[in-house]
Amino acid sequence: MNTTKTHAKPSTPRSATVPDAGEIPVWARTETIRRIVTVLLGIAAVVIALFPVIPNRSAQSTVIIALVVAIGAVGLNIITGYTGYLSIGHFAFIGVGAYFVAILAKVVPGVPPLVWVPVAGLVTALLAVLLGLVTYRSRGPSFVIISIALLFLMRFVATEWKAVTNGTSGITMPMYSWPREWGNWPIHLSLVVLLGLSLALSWWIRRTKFGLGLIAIREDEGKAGTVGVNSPVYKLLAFAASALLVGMAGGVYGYFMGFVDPVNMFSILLSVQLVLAVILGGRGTLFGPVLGAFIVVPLDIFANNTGGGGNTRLVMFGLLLIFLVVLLPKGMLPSLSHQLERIRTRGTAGLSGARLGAADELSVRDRPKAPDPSELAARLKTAPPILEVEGLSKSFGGNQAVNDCTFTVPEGSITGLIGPNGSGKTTVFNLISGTLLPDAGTVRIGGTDISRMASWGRAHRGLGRTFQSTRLFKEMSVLENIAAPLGSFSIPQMGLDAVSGREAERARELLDFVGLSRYEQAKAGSLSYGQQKLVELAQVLVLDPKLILLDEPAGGINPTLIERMGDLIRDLNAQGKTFLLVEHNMPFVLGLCNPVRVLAQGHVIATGSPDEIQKDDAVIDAYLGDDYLLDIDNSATRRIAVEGSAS
Ligand SMILES: Nc1ncnc2c1ncn2[C@@H]1O[C@H](COP(=O)(O)OP(=O)(O)OP(=O)(O)O)[C@@H](O)[C@H]1O
Repeated sequence: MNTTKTHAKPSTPRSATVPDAGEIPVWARTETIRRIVTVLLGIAAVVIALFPVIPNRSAQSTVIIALVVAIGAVGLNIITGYTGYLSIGHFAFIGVGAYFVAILAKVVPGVPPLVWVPVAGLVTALLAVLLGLVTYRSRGPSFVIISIALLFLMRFVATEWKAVTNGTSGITMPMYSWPREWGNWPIHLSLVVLLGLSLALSWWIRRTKFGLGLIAIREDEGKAGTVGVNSPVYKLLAFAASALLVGMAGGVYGYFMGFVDPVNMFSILLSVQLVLAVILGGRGTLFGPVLGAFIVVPLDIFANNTGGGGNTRLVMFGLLLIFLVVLLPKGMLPSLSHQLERIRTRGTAGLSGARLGAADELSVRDRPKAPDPSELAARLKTAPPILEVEGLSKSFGGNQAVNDCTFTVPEGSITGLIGPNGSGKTTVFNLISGTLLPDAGTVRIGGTDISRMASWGRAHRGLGRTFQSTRLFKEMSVLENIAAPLGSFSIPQMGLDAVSGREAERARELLDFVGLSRYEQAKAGSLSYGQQKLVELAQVLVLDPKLILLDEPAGGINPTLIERMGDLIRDLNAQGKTFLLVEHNMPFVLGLCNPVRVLAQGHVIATGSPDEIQKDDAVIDAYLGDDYLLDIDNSATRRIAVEGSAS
């Protein structure tokens, strides 16, 4: 498909002016902030790494526990911040790592316990994969409950499997295997290294296709499937990655504590600290969880030592949670960056005020010549079907939404699917794209039965779709949205850069094609509804699908954009794309589609060219109504009158 340079580059709209660099205070400029952050990070890294030079043992312990919680929070951030699954019982992985090292230290005496730390990480990651398999279908609150259940299950196993864990009496770790004067240095440095590795892993994930897939799952898991993201595998690997270094930190933590027992190693309060650290610092950010950990842990220890112990901690956690929900719902780092953004863009018009461009700017250059209608009709008559829907049925409880629905979409056509509200059009789309599975019937693409295939498998086979209400990944940039779809699945592919090389180039071409190049770095959620519809079209096109399902492409957008959407669809069709289109805007459908299928009560009641459909009694009766005939007659009469007066 050739989408390169088919559009004139739109000029910058008057209202979307970018502020002059001179108007932004020096301290708020991106380069200054970048420098300040680098210096602060450098200082923090040196202070944390060299902290044991301070002889105060209690301060050393606080930093060690903060490091453990920071590693736990960075791990938790992968599954909660990036993937959107809130794992409240994540401290269970610290406990498992600690127990694993303690048991091996007991079984294999003479080997320094820190040697077992990497193995503890691998075992914990394996456990996380098992948890991921168990929770395959759970989302939202049910996943939260399962994650808490894991913590209590682990505590139960540690208590009851006495032969291995010593029950409630716990396991005493051997003494430190290094000279006394080294103090906590080896523990401290091991944790610093593990925190560095955790941050490196988290950074790497965020900049790869793997990370972009996880964010897509967080934003809209159903939609992620339709753009080819194999969410079960992505989630399993995210679980494993989120537990690997946490388990290792647990091994070091257990050795530092000198004693592992079910209550302390599977503590719900410590688990809550991990969650608080992530939320306080900023979900989905790289350094937020570390910042959060270094605030929450000293506060917790302070409350424990100076206040009334457990109760004071509970009150403090409760108050902190309320403070976060009310004042900093996005956490410290995102709120800070939001404030800076406001300062940088003060006095400028937002995207909502930006005009898309005048009609002449939007016109398509070198537009492929539209085929002659009679030639097209003849071609479509002999075209093989790219999509075959046969006997498709789906009910929701007693509501038969789709009932023995059968139709085909000829290759190379723009086929319309119309019908009254609630006639089952969107449900048919969901059944074709795999968002829903049918009760009966088959869906074939290019002759292959895909009725039971997962939605990402269908996307890999060349099926793309848009949604009635746009479903972009709103927290991603526009460019990331277009680069997020995946045309295939492989493990090495997950490690590729999220947006780079040929793919980024192609995403930019498509943005240019829909005329929204200037918004490539804007968050998708900040675009207008109509602009989001165009971005969603570009997102579908990036996989170069054979068949594109468009659900109400003209719904809720202004007349200029409707015209533009029609032009884009015609251009793409002329370049070989096949469309199946649901739409209520009759002039739009009848001017664009041929053939048209009409659905009523989940069943196809008529099929034919736009002319045939408009005259079909069943269609007039079930959908168009007698008023529609009147409208046609009136417009025909008006046309005759106008033509008559002109002649
Ligand atoms: N997830 C669901 N659960 C229960 N009922 C549903 C579900 N999805 C659709 N329905 C029902 O199925 C029927 C068909 O709905 P559908 O959205 O497919 O119709 P439609 O033709 O796309 O309507 P519209 O033109 O208004 O978008 C409706 O009665 C609707 O209430």
